[in-house]
Order: sequence, then C-alpha cells, then structure tokens
Amino acid sequence: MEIPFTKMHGLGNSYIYLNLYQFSIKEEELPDLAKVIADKNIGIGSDGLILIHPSNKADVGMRIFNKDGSEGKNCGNGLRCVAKYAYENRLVESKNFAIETKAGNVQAEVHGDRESIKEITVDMGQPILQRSKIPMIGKDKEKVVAEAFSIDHTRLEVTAVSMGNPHAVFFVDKIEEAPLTTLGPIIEQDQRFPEGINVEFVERVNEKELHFRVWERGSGITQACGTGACAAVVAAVLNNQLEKEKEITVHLAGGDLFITWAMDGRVWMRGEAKTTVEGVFYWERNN
Ligand SMILES: N[C@@H](CCC[C@H](N)C(=O)O)C(=O)O
Repeated sequence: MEIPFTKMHGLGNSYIYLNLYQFSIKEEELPDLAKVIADKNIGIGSDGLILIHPSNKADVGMRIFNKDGSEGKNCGNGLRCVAKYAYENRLVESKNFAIETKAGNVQAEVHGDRESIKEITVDMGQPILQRSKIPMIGKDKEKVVAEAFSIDHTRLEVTAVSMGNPHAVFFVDKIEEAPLTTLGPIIEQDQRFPEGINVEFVERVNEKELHFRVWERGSGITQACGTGACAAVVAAVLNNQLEKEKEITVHLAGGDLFITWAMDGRVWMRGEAKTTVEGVFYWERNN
C-alpha cells in the first residue's frame, strides 16, 4: 500500500502525519503501522504516528500513536503541527479553530501567513489533578503533590498531573544529572500507574524558566513533550516554585516552549512547528 505522509516536528519531537481526509487505514492496522513507520531501519523514523482526520466534534481531528504502537490521548507538539498542517493545507480557513483529540477538544491559533507560520498557540484546557483520574494507585485525596515516591532504592517526590494524558513530574537540582535513562523506563511501567506514565525531570532555573527532560510513555526519550512541559509548569506552581499567570520558558532538549497557567485554570502553550519531509511510504503488511 502506498501511504502519502508528511514528517513534522515540534522542537525535535517528530511524528509522521497522515492526512485521512485523502485516504483511510483500517483501525486494526494502526498500531502496527505506527510501530513500523516510526522505526528508522524498516520505516521512516519518528517518535510515532499522528492521524489528521475529519471531525464532527471540531474543525479537524487528531489521533496520536506512540513508537510502540500504543495510542495516547493527547500530544502538545502534535497539536501545534496539526494546526500548522490544517491551516497551510486549507483543511480550515480561520486562523483560530478547534482540534478534536481523544482527551477532548482544544482551541488552536496559528500566527503568521499561510506560507510562513511562525508559531502556534494552543489552549490546552485545565489540568486534571485528582489521583484516580491521573490515574495513580493510592488513597484518593485531592492532589498528588510532592508525594514520597521510592523506586529502585531511590527516594524521590512525585507531583502527578494529567493534561488529558498522564505525567509524573520530579524536581531535580541539576538537570544534567537527572536519572532519565535509568529511572525513566522503570517509572513509566511502575504498577502505581495502571495506564503507564510520561516521566519528566524538571529543574527550576528562576521565576520564569525551567529545564526539562522527558521519558515518554510508549516512545522513550524524546527531544520535547508539549503536554509534559504544561504538566511541569502546573507542577512547579503546585510546589510553590512558580506563579500562575506568568509566561514560563521551558527549556527542552530540542528548544523552548512558552507556557502559562492562567488564573482561570487554563494552560496555554506557545511554540514552533516545522515540516521536514513529504513523501510516500510503501507499506508491506505482514499478513
Ligand atoms: N509527545 C507528546 C505526548 C505523546 C503521547 C504520550 N507519549 C502519551 O502516551 O501520553 C506531547 O508533545 O505532548
């Protein structure tokens, strides 16, 4: 099967984007396709697969599959790329439009001309903080903030935030010493998180900046995670390290994102999206 694709990234968090306005793929084939397409040896190479599809709930729809074929409910970097693609390719006419995700609808705004979109702002909605809704096992109290968390003989403190997808945020003194490769995969699969978890290590630089590194559920280390950067800012406010309503620069491995947790409870994300490759993927199914 010949599958036309566009490869895009937000700060190095790259996905293969399929325009399902033009063709369709069978539902049961999607996890396998995501795994193959994301593999740099037998596919194209990316952090996963994103479908851009018609929606009857919003102006355009998005679904995201991680590198291991699992489906996520939300993707911040993906949302900015979908917004850029949808406006550039005239799937939408207005610069301000709604995108459907498995976690609900979000509102996106593209900045710049159709031919040269500079940045995209997304209203990421309100974070979910209740333990059972992260979900995280344990006695359900209102929030999981700086809760003692021992793992692999290491004592940490976790703050858990859902941005439609689950995040465990750990503050560290020096980002370069964060145990990303050692503890990231263990925490991702820890039984306290029944649906798995995206793992973020975060260093507060000052009242306006954070350093951030991520181990993503289903994809491992990536250069950036948009929902993770939002979760990091929310976690920092909950831990009295930052203030609401201030735009925070989050320094990720692949570049910067600008995040604000507004007084009304909504989280705003602003940042770039880039297109790098367009082509056709020749997919040989195994059956
Ligand atoms: N890279 C993303 C998040 C992708 C999904 C995540 N790995 C999950 O399974 O929840 C982002 O930019 O937010």
